[in-house]
Amino acid sequence: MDGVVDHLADERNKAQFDVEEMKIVWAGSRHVFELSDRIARLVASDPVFRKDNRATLSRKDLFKNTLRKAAHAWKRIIELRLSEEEASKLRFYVDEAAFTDLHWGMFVPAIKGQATEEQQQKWLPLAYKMQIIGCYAQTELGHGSNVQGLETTATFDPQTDEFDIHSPTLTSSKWWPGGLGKVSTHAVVYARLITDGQEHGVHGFIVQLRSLDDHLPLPGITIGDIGMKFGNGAYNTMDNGVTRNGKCVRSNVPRQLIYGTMVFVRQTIVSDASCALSRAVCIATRYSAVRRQFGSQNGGVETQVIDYKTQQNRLFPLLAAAYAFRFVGEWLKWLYTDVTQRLQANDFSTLPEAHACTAGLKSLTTTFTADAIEECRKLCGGHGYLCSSGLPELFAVYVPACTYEGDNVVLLLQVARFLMKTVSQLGSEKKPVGTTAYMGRVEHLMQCRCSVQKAEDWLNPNTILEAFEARTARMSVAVAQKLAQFANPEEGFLELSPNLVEASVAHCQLIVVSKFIEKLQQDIPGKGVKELLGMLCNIYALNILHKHLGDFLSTGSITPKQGSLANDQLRSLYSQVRPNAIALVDAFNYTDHYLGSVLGRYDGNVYPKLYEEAWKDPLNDSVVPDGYHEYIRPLLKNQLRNARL
Ligand SMILES: CCCCCCCCCCCCCCCCCC(=O)SCCNC(=O)CCNC(=O)[C@H](O)C(C)(C)COP(=O)(O)OP(=O)(O)OC[C@H]1O[C@@H](n2cnc3c(N)ncnc32)[C@H](O)[C@@H]1OP(=O)(O)O
Ligand SMILES: Cc1cc2nc3c(=O)[nH]c(=O)nc-3n(C[C@H](O)[C@H](O)[C@H](O)COP(=O)(O)OP(=O)(O)OC[C@H]3O[C@@H](n4cnc5c(N)ncnc54)[C@H](O)[C@@H]3O)c2cc1C
Repeated sequence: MDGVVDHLADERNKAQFDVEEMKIVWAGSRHVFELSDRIARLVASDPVFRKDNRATLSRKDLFKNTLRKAAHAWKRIIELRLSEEEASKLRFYVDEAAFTDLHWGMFVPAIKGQATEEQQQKWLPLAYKMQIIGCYAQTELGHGSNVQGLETTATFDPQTDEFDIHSPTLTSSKWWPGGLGKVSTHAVVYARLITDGQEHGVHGFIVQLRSLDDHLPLPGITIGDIGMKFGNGAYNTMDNGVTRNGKCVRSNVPRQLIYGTMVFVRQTIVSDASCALSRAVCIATRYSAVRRQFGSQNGGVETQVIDYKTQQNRLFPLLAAAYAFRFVGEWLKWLYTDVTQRLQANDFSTLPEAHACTAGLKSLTTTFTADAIEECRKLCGGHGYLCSSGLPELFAVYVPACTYEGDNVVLLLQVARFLMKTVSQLGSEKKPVGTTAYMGRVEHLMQCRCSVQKAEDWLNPNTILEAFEARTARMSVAVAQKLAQFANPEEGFLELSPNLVEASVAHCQLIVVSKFIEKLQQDIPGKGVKELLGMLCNIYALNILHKHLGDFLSTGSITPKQGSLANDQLRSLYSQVRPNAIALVDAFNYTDHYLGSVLGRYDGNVYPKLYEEAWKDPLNDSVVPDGYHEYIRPLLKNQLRNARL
């Protein structure tokens, strides 16, 4: 900030906690903080990684530019001998959806998680050196959610010792895989395995798609891009592909491990949610402190919009959620590491819980984040609608997270199956553990009464936790009782699916709240850091309570009076967080390059930069627009009408 006026300096001076220590908490460790900081600056200072022109490029130019950036990123990774951790941070800060996301994020993990030792030895070194580029080809034109319904077949030919991968119908074309359309040379293709005329369900196969010499599709394979997607720029940097009729390639994979890849990817999506959410919140918070409307007394300054309680009521729960998702993401990473170690030792016992947690939290955090980005756009008023605010593009890139890697409703129904199984086993030998351990106290939770008598009582974590546990246990038991009335359980499951989804949401919200509370039980250094995190935890929980008051009241988990007290407490928490708001978003440590937003600039110098940015639009290249002579001038001169007379 040397030599630059900091328009947010007053805001930064108000902070009541140690921002530098909060940066470490946010990053997860000092090591990660220092590494991220170094790589973010490296990317920000490299002109090849410029991204402020994305919204105005044609699809072809946009795509070529993405290829250029990806190649440059790889060059820098090799030149600087970056570690895997540094390289992945570099791709993160380059901040452009690209084939590399699928290569590193799905193709490599799928091979690591599903392939045999021999296959790994063959394919991983090639993938690590990017001598082959891979994608993940599961979804077809006709089926995405219903993986068992995939139509592509892989028939083993004992004569040639090969698998014939065949898409017999239009609907069996692979459709959507990122990187498939124009770039990938290889894919992990999911197909129904057939040997000796017998079917063995869906398995993954590594298939070469294109020649490594001239990039042409191999014989029998038709490949292309599926066309423009939502939002200009945004996700259109990605070539999502369609392909038909693959041929051959070797060997299948152990059946159960297919699940491991989905658990892994969903876990990473939860961590990514806190990044996208914090980014939108950072923009909206800084701008809300810069923007002033109304309230001027005797010609004095107007009110900063962040001081309006309605603005706080919309913004601060999103800020709190960004921190909440960060911590639940950290925990989920631990859970995934644990389940992976067990899977390697052929212990599948914790897989159902890991599946339910990753599926449910992926659904909860992405739905919330997509809605929150849009809310942040509205929080920035008219200027939020400008591409230079960064929010429209962020929304367009982020919103498919609600669909990919499992449609969010379909995933909540998976959680519901797990919950219903847990309820049905209550009272048996099998005790609920992990995230469902609270169900072990179901008798207490069905009849306990919330003890809150005054607003401050809601600051007690045990009180919050018990209210959330009671709500979830009561909703789950109620829907389980309804299910039991159906002669055919599957019919009941379909009929009651909206109730089941609501119970799943309640369960997932409970997980997030409980992991935030657990985080606060750790030793957290730095002046005021723990106190601020405690406030955010309470805001996250009490805001959910307020938004889902119907659930809490109808289950009798709290009384209407207690609901109203929770709301009083929320307002008081907003006032306490207010002076710390800018410092809390500074703790994300985002560079202006990564934020990509004129409204969210670190120095708060919004208006001159907005003005400057507007002049860069290609429409402003000429003062008189193209088309004036053909269309505007004749109108103004009434020449068309005169011609008719
Ligand atoms: C501003 C610029 C910014 C730039 C930013 C740049 C960054 C951008 C980043 C972009 C990155 C893009 C990445 C995109 C990646 C997308 C990739 C995909 O979508 S790939 C495609 C992803 N596609 C999908 O995700 C498809 C979604 N569909 C599915 O996952 C499944 O078909 C299903 C789960 C819904 C049903 O399964 P099905 O088998 O039919 O049915 P049942 O229900 O009968 O279950 C049977 C049993 O299995 C159990 N089980 C199930 N799953 C799991 C699991 N994972 N584990 C363990 N267990 C599991 C289940 O519990 C049950 O157990 P039990 O009760 O018997 O004990
Ligand atoms: C940007 C993007 C990138 C992608 N990348 C990849 C990739 O790299 N590789 C890949 O293989 N795939 C990819 N996909 C595909 C993605 O995984 C699927 O689109 C996703 O799994 C959803 O499946 P679907 O499209 O079949 O939705 P559908 O299942 O057709 O969903 C349509 C509607 O039906 C509802 N529905 C479906 N089943 C049920 C049910 N049982 N009960 C109640 N409601 C139901 C859903 O909630 C939804 O509202 C990508 C998709 C997108 C958008």
